[in-house]
Amino acid sequence: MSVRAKKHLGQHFLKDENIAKKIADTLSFSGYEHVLEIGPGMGVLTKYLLQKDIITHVIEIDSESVEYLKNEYLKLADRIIEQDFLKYDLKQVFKEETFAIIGNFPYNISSQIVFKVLEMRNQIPEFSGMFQKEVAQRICSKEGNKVYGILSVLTQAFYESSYLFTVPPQVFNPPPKVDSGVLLLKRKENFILPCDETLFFKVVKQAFQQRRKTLRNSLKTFNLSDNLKANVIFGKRPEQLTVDEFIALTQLVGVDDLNR
Ligand SMILES: C[S@@+](CC[C@H](N)C(=O)[O-])C[C@H]1O[C@@H](n2cnc3c(N)ncnc32)[C@H](O)[C@@H]1O
Repeated sequence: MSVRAKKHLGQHFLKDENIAKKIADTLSFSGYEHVLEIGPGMGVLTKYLLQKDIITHVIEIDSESVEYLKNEYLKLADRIIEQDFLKYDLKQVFKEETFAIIGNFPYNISSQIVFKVLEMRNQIPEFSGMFQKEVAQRICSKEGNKVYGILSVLTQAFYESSYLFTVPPQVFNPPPKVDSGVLLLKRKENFILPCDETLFFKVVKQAFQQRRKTLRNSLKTFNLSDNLKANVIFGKRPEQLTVDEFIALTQLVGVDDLNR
């Protein structure tokens, strides 16, 4: 018995056991007791997680995959969450506990997965897995790079991000049209930003909405400080700013007009 791949769920099953093991080995499995795998499918990665000294949970939207997993991995049966990762409140399972996240992620929702991890960063010290190569590169890219954007800045503000390796299409069934890339995010020791964090998210998102414009133009709706340091930063375009400069920028803007 095997699961029929469904395109709308981004199902591309990994056939290569060595790569599955290599992905499972990217996490340190230390400093937390639980790991959550998103989208286990037929469990190619799950079986290596089950060999680790960690409590493995999986969340899978596809009932056919869930049936398969229940039959194949009896040890896992109580920790299969049949839900949409994006909609499910993970506090129901983890409460205030910390946990790592891993997966060969469905590409159609990969950015949303990262945003949800960022929202729950207090509980997620490590995150690793496979994305479409370009998305993995974007998350890890630095200022000045043409793919540097919202995902890069927000992720790197809280996590050390490393692009680990590239995976070619032919190791999947069915093969996707593009290469894949595996990355690792390790939460920074001090991940509390020295600025208003809600405002930081807003500033970064608004700055990149018009990436060709200077920040003075794209952040017009905010109450901008007027001093030398501010004027230097406001004269730049968002893709030129380091993560630390975005934090400094957030310290220099007031509440936006919409919130006054
Ligand atoms: C790229 S496949 C990977 C499957 C398996 N881990 C592997 O490596 O062969 C992505 C998996 O994510 C599941 N999935 C898609 N959308 C999901 C969602 N919103 N929540 C949870 N799982 C989802 C799919 O059903 C599929 O099993």
